[in-house]
Amino acid sequence: MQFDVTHGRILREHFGITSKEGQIVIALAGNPNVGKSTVFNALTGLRQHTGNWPGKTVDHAQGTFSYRDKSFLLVDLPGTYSILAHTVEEEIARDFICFGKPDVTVVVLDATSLERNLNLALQVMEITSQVIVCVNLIDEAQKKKISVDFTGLEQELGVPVVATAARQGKGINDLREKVCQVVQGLSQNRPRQVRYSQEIEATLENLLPKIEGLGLGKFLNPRWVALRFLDGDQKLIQNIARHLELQSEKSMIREAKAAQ
Ligand SMILES: Nc1nc2c(ncn2[C@@H]2O[C@H](COP(=O)(O)OP(=O)(O)OP(=O)(O)O)[C@@H](O)[C@H]2O)c(=O)[nH]1
Ligand SMILES: [Mg+2]
Repeated sequence: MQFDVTHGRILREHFGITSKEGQIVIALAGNPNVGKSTVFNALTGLRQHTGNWPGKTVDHAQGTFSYRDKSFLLVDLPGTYSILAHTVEEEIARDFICFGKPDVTVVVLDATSLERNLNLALQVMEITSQVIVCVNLIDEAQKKKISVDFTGLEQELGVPVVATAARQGKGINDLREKVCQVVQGLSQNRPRQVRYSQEIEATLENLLPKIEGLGLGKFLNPRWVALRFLDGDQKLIQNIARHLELQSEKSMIREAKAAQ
């Protein structure tokens, strides 16, 4: 993402995150206890800052690292089983992925309970295509004689999959490489989209042109917004309105600059 005043402002005012010009923003999502903070520490070392999300009593950590002459800002999201915003943690994680506009979202999964963990990955993949799946705890899986078909998983999901044992630092460099590939557009991400019942899909088909007409598609996936409208997700509708205001302010800044 290109750094601009408004993006920096959204990160700072809405998420308490201070970014520098040119920094690539990575969000780390995952179920509780899958090793997100361990992956975070392995990537950033001690270059991190902790606190709370603005106005919330939920832990917040941001850290930086450099790789291949690029500067990265890593944001550790709260551990959640879903991002349907039923809890404050889920709302924080979802809003950051939607409105904080990270360049990449890394979803950390527990290799010993992939099926349950994949639910969150599929939800994130409905919002953005800029996703990397990090299958962590592969050492634990090996101990339990669980083998994971990483190539098959990558093909099925349509996004890069990296195997890590973060506590031992295994696979962390591979993760850095994949992040670089995704931000440089070198990865052909085609995230698999969940198909719902015929009834829901038919309603979505009717709703989609209306949502596309709102012009939200520029910064949110219309299919995902349509699904949330079907859920009657009032909070998201409020948040979209709030962020749309900032977006229109952003185009005003652009127009003012162009007129100079
Ligand atoms: N064996 C093994 N243990 C790991 C690995 N990664 C993390 N752990 C351990 O798993 C536990 C949980 O790790 P955290 O990094 O705190 O997990 P988290 O996802 O940040 O947890 P929450 O923030 O509470 O959701 C810790 O005891 C870690 O040392 C790994 O790859 N292998
Ligand atoms: Mg953690």
